[in-house]
Amino acid sequence: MSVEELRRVAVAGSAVRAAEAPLLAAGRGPAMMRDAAWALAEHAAALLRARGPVAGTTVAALVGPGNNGGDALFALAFLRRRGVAAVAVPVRHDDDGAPRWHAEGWAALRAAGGRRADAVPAAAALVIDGMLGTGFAGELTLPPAARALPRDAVVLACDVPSGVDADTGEVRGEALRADATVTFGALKTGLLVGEGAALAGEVHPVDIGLGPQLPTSPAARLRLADEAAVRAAHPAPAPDAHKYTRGLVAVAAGSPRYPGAAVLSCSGALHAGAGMVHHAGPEATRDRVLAEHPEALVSTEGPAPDRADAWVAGPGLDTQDDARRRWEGVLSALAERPEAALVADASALELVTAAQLRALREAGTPVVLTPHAGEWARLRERLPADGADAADPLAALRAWSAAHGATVLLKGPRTLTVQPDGEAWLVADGGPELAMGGTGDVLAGALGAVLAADVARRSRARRAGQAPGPVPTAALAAAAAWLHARAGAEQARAGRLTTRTLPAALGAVTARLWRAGDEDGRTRG
Ligand SMILES: NC(=O)C1=CN([C@@H]2O[C@H](COP(=O)(O)OP(=O)(O)OC[C@H]3O[C@@H](n4cnc5c(N)ncnc54)[C@H](OP(=O)(O)O)[C@@H]3O)[C@@H](O)[C@H]2O)[C@@H](O)CC1
Ligand SMILES: Nc1ncnc2c1ncn2[C@@H]1O[C@H](COP(=O)(O)OP(=O)(O)O)[C@@H](O)[C@H]1O
Repeated sequence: MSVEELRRVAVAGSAVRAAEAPLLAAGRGPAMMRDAAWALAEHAAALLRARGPVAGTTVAALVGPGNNGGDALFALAFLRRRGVAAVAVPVRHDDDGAPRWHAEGWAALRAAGGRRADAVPAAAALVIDGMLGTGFAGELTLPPAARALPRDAVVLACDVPSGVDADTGEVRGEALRADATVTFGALKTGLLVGEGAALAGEVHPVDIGLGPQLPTSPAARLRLADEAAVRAAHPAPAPDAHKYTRGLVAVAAGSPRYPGAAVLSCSGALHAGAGMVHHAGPEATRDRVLAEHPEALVSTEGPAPDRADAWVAGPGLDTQDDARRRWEGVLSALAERPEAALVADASALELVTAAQLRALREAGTPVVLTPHAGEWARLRERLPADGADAADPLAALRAWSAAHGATVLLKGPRTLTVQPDGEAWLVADGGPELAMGGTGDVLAGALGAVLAADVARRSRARRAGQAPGPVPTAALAAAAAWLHARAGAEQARAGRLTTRTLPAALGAVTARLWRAGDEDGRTRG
């Protein structure tokens, strides 16, 4: 894994331990610990510097019995040499009361002029949590010293906040919340998902030379969406593009009861760059869509079945009324053009059956289901899969996606996308400004646009006798979620807070993505 990848790819804590094993056997352990401790000390110093001079401050570390504590002790020794008063607080003791901790680490700290205490001094400006790292097993009960930290002290976790499972993000028992975490070898999944994500603060990965040893299979990695990845998944239109080569999105959304969903989904698709949008729905919603988007096509059944590159089905359908008929209409259209993609959102998540998903998989139709947490729980109950009830959110998504052959985009403060072969992406750019009714409808439309552009690009390449470069569906879904998340931030910055204005912000973010790509001279789709 390159140093750049280190920032964009996470693996399980257990995978990092496995990667370390051959290096430890080769005697590289002390050198790796020194590198880890040096980086930890540097980050601690940077956090202190942000508040004032480093020399003269007090830094304490809560020190556990393993190598995590060893890292913390060596880091304190480095800080001591920068004029910091360094205090080690052991949290485990032998029967005779002697601290159980890394002997060489303590010797290094003592030699540097550090001291030991039973509690974190009130003067400590920063506390390093070196109690437990990837060796955490069972449950944690926080020791008394971890319960009595100075109110204003910054907490910096060494590798992983103690109590957090570095594989899954699960907290077993208690955990210590960190303001920042310096993590070694690779980003760990448990710092990015589940409770771990909320407890780790800002996460800084540090290279300690494990790159070649880390797993490369997509199913063992979690990729973080960033601008470059999004541009690769959703490139600017080619100079000779026409409306159909940019992708036609058909939208089966909205009903007389929920007409706004049709408008928001169509807006999401248009602002994320669709060449054409065709709204398939009743007159009441058609009129609203046309009022907002005169460029949209409208009809009851949607475009001719061979025209749509992606279908967006579900937002605002009225399950009391004709939702099932419209859903089945979408599936019939897809049966005639199986290479078109399907976004199943909202009501479609309540209607879709295992047999339908199987048929779509056999036909080769890319399918993305877009549940929020509540819909995800219901989906798993209605369409079970072995392993899909795991506490580990990523493992549950992988198990379900593999069993049902569909990509899942799980919405929330952090959005995960997972496809059947286990490839998984995380979008961590969203903020609570998106927690408003209707923002999911905009996302469904945007996802339709990104998938349609990819389908259209691949059809075109095939017609030209070229092999279309495959973009994983999970990467396409993450691209849409990233644009949507950035749009939320953009409009919050602009002081606009309603869902109605979100599509325009999405358009601005998409345009900027493509313009920056042009300036780099790197993109042409
Ligand atoms: N390997 C390397 O070269 C490098 C590793 N690095 C660093 O090492 C860290 C991993 O170190 P590690 O393997 O020593 O495990 P670690 O997390 O310190 O704790 C293990 C000890 O804690 C205890 N314990 C466990 N569960 C507990 C519980 N629930 N409640 C209470 N106690 C519990 C248990 O002790 P026991 O109870 O068995 O006596 C166990 O022995 C890693 O995160 C990184 O920081 C870096 O320096 C880079 C180089
Ligand atoms: N706290 C949050 N931080 C970031 N994004 C959020 C947060 N809460 C919700 N979102 C995002 O807002 C959108 C809400 O979608 P959804 O629940 O389907 O709403 P609706 O059905 O009303 O359209 C999703 O994209 C989700 O990821």
